[in-house]
Amino acid sequence: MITDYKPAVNFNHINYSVDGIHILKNITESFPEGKITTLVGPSGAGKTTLLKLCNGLLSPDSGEIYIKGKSISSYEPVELRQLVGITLQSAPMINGSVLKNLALPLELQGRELIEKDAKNLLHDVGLEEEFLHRPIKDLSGGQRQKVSIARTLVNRPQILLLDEITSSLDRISQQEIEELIVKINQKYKTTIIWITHNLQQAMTVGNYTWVMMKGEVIETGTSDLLHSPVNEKVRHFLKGEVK
Ligand SMILES: Nc1ncnc2c1ncn2[C@@H]1O[C@H](COP(=O)(O)OP(=O)(O)OP(=O)(O)O)[C@@H](O)[C@H]1O
Repeated sequence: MITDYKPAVNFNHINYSVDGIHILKNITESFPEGKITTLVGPSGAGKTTLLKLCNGLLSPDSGEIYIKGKSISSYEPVELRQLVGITLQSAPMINGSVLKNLALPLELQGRELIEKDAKNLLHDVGLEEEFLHRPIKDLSGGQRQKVSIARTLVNRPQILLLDEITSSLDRISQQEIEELIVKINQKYKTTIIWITHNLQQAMTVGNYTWVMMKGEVIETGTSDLLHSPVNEKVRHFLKGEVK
């Protein structure tokens, strides 16, 4: 169990099921504040489900989730969405310019994105200001993913959830995204929770890691555990014997 740090997200005996299938089983763990924690594990382990519980997209059947010490159910939906941002592998974009896409989260809240702030967001993700007025359809996969991250940053979330954000990108774009997430974590002290199938990436970018299998958190600790896990099932998984 990770206990050295103040928790940003705390799960207390969380269970979640769909149609009688027990997907998350009695999860009691914390994501440390201001750190990068990666979630690794075989396909179907429950990683995405766990992430969706952190921003209220799903609710547990039983147990309690605390975000920054407060029960998740005590947050207003808008407040929670601002506090906890999520970026997906292929986030949907609307037709039109980068600016139009960046402005979307605020427009949905009846607010406006001023151009100076939009330029700052582009700067945070390593894109030149000139990208602001480019049509989204003309962007490369890596550039599009950077815009998607910038759009999540519009609300300046204190907790950022990332689901497989580099899996469809080439090596260079993948590395750029890794660097920019680490930079965001350091600059804004954002808590990052990052699902990845890339174990090398988990070791490089993460301070901590959770290994999940069949709805359970099997082993947690600093990312070094991926070099020398204690649990035998985790050793099999890391050797590629469990997909
Ligand atoms: N709405 C749903 N209805 C039925 N089954 C679901 C639903 N959502 C998730 N599951 C099942 O729950 C299990 C966990 O899914 P989840 O997507 O959380 O796993 P994951 O670890 O993120 O997998 P992957 O690495 O492949 O994305 C899977 O067996 C999945 O089929």
